[in-house]
Amino acid sequence: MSKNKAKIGVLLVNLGTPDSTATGDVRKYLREFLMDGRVIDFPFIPRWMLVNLIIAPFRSFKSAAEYRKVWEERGSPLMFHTVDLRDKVAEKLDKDKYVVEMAMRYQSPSIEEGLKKLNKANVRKIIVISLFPQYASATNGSVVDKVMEIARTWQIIPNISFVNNFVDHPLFLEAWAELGREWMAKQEYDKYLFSYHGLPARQIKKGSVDNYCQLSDKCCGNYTKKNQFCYRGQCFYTTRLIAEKLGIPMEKTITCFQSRLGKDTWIQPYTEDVIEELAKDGIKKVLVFSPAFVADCLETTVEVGQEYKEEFIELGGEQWDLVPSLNSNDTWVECVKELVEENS
Ligand SMILES: C=CC1=C(C)c2cc3[nH]c(cc4nc(cc5[nH]c(cc1n2)c(C)c5CCC(=O)O)C(CCC(=O)O)=C4C)c(C)c3C=C
Ligand SMILES: [Fe+2]
Ligand SMILES: [Fe+2]
Repeated sequence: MSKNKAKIGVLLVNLGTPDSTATGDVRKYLREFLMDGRVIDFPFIPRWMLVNLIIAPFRSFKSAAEYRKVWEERGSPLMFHTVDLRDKVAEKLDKDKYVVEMAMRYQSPSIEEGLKKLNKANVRKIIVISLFPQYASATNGSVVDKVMEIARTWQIIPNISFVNNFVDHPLFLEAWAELGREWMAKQEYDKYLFSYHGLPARQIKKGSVDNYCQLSDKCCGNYTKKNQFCYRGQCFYTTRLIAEKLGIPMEKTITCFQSRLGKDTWIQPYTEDVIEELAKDGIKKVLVFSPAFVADCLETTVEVGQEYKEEFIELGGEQWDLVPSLNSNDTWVECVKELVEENS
């Protein structure tokens, strides 16, 4: 590689988190996040009313209290794990060839700041990796949208490439399998639950080519070229691939969806309902994976690791173990390095 050739810029983008656990900061974060038309996909006026008159004013107190439960000395786990990931990936890549930055889709550091840094480094190409393994319009789609909104104001737009999803990247799967094996070496579980972030069902239907997706096991249960971008299909596929790596029979796995917001129908089965059914069926020991997230955050640590656990134990379950997220696990770092090199 010639040292005279301009470098390639890499932008790792995660969701975003409040600047602090103060209610005002949480409200500001929720407003920016939920006013994104790809997250709450309503027309502007009803979305503005829902977010600014209902969700942000009321939810910010509850959310701030939840954020206090995960906040550490280094701040929000989602933030510091993403910083650690960026540092480790930068360390692994050839420094003469790459410059690596991280950004958050909402709040800070913003995508605009990240892109500015890459521009200042005079990069010849930008590779954007949204740190969401399964494609959703609300996440990966929104990152593409934001990057293009900024880039279209530039005089010179370098080559920009986006990683759409990485559900079947062998190192992504291996990283989860490594973490799962640590728990499975200690004991046997009755069931293996894969709990993914939920989405309003209509968002899946909107993205379905020729109305293929009926949100049934028949379509989402088979990942084919017809539903290649179906979030629900990609989640079932992720479960299958991780289970295969770990030698878990499919009948011992359950794929479900958490974090429903509001009264609309979201993709199912809902994790809360599955927990009730497991308890009713006398299931005692459950190992839980949350592979829609690559860093521990509110959704994994509090929602799955604490709230769902309490619910399961209250209903008669005995053990509910949450596999920690990929964070800055070495195999995951290697996966991101490969994603960069494959797209260079
Ligand atoms: C309509 C609302 C929401 C959609 C759609 C949605 C999709 C979605 N989100 C993630 C990843 C994360 N979400 C996180 C927090 C979070 N998500 C929503 C709402 C929607 N998400 C809210 C209101 C919140 C804030 C917390 C709360 O008040 O409950 C996080 C955690 C951030 C952190 O700082 O810890 C992540 C990560 C995905 C992958 C996704 C679609 C597939
Ligand atoms: Fe979310
Ligand atoms: Fe489907």
